[in-house]
Amino acid sequence: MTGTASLWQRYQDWLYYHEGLGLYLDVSRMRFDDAFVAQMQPKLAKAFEDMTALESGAIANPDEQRMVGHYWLRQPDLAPTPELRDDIINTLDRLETFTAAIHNGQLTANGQPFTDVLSIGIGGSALGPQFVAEALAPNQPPLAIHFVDNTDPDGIDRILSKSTSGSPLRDRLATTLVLIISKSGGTPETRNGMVEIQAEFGQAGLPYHRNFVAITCEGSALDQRAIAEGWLDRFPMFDWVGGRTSELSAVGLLPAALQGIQIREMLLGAQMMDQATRDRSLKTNPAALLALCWYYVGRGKGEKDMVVLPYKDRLLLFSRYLQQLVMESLGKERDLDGNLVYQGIAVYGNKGSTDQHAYVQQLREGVPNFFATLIEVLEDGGSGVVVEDGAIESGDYLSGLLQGTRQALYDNDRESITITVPRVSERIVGALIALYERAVSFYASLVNINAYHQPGVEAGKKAAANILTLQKRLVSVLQDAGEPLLIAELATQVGAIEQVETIYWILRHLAANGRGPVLVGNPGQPASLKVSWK
Ligand SMILES: O=P(O)(O)OC[C@H]1O[C@](O)(CO)[C@@H](O)[C@@H]1O
Repeated sequence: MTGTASLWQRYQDWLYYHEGLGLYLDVSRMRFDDAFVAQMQPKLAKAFEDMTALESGAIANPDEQRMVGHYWLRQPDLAPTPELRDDIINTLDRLETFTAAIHNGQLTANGQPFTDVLSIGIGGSALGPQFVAEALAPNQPPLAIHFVDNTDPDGIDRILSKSTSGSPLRDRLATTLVLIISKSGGTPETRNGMVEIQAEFGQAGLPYHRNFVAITCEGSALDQRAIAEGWLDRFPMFDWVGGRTSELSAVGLLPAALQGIQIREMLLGAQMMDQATRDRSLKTNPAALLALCWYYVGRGKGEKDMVVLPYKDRLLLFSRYLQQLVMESLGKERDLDGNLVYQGIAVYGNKGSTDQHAYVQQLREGVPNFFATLIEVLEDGGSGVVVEDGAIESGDYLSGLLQGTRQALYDNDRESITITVPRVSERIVGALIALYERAVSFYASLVNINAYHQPGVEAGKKAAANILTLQKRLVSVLQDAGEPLLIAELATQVGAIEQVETIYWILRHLAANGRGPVLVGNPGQPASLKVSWK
């Protein structure tokens, strides 16, 4: 067979097609061979076993002694107890009733219909809702959505000040429904966003309680606050759903429903994909195929980065969403037996063909440290304008550029996976989320790690908390100092000379914002600077 003929054959031999979803997965441009597939059989068999145990309620997150139940969200009858099943069903019903009451004007903001949603959350409490809004929000949604996903005061101010719907959001606060989303209910960035927005309501002379809704674990600090202050409503985040797999819980479904997105269709798409990815045969299980490809290409050690390139603007945020799902799940220092393994797969990408004019040059010719995942959407949308030669449309270019990149990469020994979907619909988005959730679960099993905890994130959080405690202490010492001090002298007085550099960074930041400290001297030689209180 010629090279072309054998590739065409390989394409067909390995092509996965999901009939109900119209979704194709092509792994033919990954160069694994039959020997590799045979060698992986025991690991794959274990991954299938692990998945069955996980779905039936085993403690799949041993560190936190938690069940991992995001698969039950779209098929509640699989939940291990009737109580959990009822929690899922009741939450979904309540969420739909709440949304309908907002949409039909039964629930109003002081007599006026709600116009906007402001969603405050970070990480898994933001990335899914943002991805889904970008992919699926109708052009004229019943409520327009905005996101605060950081503790950046300038960022928050821009969201409030930018003109949307003819006026800044700040002028529509009275009719803005504010969702505070935090599984733990204690994430500082989210708390700060909430306090900033409460302050905005205060400045506008508006009570906020009847505009605020909490989505959090029952009993969290946020939940208690919502109860004590009589917020408009509260929806539960379940202990057994991780932040990065929470898009199909109230975290993602409430914001989506408020925008008029068909959430039952998203759930159905996920359920259909879950069903397909329970199949125990590699060739007919798209998540197992993905996980196997990731293992093959990175030699089970994440040696190659995953570049995600959807050729469709609506899917722009998919790679960002996957970044957390994959990297927070798989980026682990130790395996389940305690061995040092430094696992992970780096994920990046935006969209094609746009990225072809940015970094595809390096992909094609530079360091071969990646594999690409191309996503093709068959239906073009738009209005079918002919742009060239009486027959070529913009969508033909998009398709041609995807194929061209796939081919050019392969010709230069760069591997790729291609997912093809008919359109970007609720069902397909649900299915894509479920596909990657399961692929991550399988891969974690193949490399023997806990995909459901994130111990590494805690170190940065603790260090930040220490810095803010130090800031409070040093401000009080500086206020009482009475004379300009060298930074080292101030650090000594605070009793933290070993943290002199941290103290300098805090002072520089406070000085830049006119918050009290004044630094005099040569900024290029920090040790010579004298600091006083203004
Ligand atoms: O929903 P929460 O508890 O505010 O957490 C937000 C995010 O923070 C993390 O815990 C990481 O710090 C993520 O896993 C999570 O999605």
